[in-house]
Amino acid sequence: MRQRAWTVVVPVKRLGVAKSRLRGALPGVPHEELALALAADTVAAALACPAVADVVVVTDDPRVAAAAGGAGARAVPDAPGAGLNAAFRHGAQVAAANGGAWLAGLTADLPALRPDELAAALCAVAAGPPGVRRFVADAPGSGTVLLAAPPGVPLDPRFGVGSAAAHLASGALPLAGELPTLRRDVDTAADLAAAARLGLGPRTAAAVAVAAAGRLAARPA
Ligand SMILES: Nc1nc2c(ncn2[C@@H]2O[C@H](COP(=O)(O)OP(=O)(O)OP(=O)(O)O)[C@@H](O)[C@H]2O)c(=O)[nH]1
Ligand SMILES: C=C(OP(=O)(O)O)C(=O)O
Repeated sequence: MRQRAWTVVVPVKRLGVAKSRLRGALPGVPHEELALALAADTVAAALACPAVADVVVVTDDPRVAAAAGGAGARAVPDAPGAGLNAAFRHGAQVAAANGGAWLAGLTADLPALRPDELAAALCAVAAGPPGVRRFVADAPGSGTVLLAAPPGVPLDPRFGVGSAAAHLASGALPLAGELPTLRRDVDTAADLAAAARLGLGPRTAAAVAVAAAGRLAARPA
């Protein structure tokens, strides 16, 4: 296996409809800015991961596509427009067409993700049982943040509510290990606070700082 062998597929919804459970979490910060910051920090961590050769961002949002392309990822349209798993499958097809054999799907809501932790997870998959899909469950344990497939094995994504059980039932094996910044997906304001305790990427940290400055300025003297 080459050192930078993995292609990581990251689907991102249009910002206006993305991360709806987070709406209003940062007063004074437009919701789309927060959703963009989460995705940009996730993509930046994937690009900085020493095990990753390519990042494919599947999105119909022009701001996400521009940010991803500017950072060094390949942005492709959200084809066929049939939801998250279809977006993962499309990204996997694009990756395969570009020679990517080791494929991973990553959710775009991991603003604390550290590149070395992603590398540890991907290297553990490569060193583990051959020919098997592996997944990393989110911090609560019911969702999935990463699904990885070795060469010749279809990604076969089953993301959505209860996806950890769905991935397990489909034959994928869970990856053990602490991996706190990888498992920390952000769906709610409480998740964002938990991610902040781990250390946020620069775009999300800046958004949090804007909200904090606004709160301070609004306090009576
Ligand atoms: N390209 C694409 N990405 C999607 C789609 N649905 C979800 N995603 C992305 O998949 C990731 C995980 O999905 P969720 O955590 O459910 O995010 P979400 O749907 O934006 O959030 P909620 O509105 O709060 O459910 C997020 O980063 C989304 O942007 C889709 O139909 N197309
Ligand atoms: C899409 C998923 O994310 P969430 O649970 O964050 O909606 C998932 O866990 O498969």
